[in-house]
Amino acid sequence: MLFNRDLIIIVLRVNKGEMSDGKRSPVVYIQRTETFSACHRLHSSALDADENRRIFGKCNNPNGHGHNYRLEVTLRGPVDASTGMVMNLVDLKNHMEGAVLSVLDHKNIDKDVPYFKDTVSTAENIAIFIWDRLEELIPDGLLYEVKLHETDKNVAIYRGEKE
Ligand SMILES: Nc1nc2c(c(=O)[nH]1)N=C([C@H](O)[C@H](O)COP(=O)(O)OP(=O)(O)OP(=O)(O)O)CN2
Ligand SMILES: [Zn+2]
Repeated sequence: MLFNRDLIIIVLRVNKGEMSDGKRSPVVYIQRTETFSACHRLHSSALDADENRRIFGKCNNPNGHGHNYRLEVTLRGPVDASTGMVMNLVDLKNHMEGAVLSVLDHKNIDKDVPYFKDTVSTAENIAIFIWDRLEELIPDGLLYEVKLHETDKNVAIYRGEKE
């Protein structure tokens, strides 16, 4: 016996990813890249001075240091049959500028961004910060990946996963 709740779930499953003629929509990944410059210091208020020096080494230097960060944001979703888009990349650009670049570019991350007052400004934590801000603005679960290059050699990738 089917209850109303079961029927709703079945309808959602049939319709998701389906075009009006019953064919399934192709799923495409789209990406926008931006760069920003910022300085920071790796320091944890949960650790004492010796532990901070031992763990973070030269990156714990009180004078801080800077990076030219490269940010790649990827969306994943069905291509709308009428617009030909997963989402307008101009909208993604505006979201990245408004929610990320205006907050981080040419800033001292630890001092200028309240989120990092007690959160270590590693590439991992900056990627999570960026994800959380963009997720509020990007509709329908389209946000797929935030990839933050701290240097040419060091990269953090976040897909919103938790464990
Ligand atoms: N897991 C993480 N480890 C480190 C991070 C980080 O964000 N996550 N960050 C740093 C520092 O910020 C530092 O800027 C990078 O250190 P390093 O790789 O030593 O950078 P260099 O440019 O000096 O690297 P070279 O290979 O010597 O050119 C450290 N760890
Ligand atoms: Zn650094």
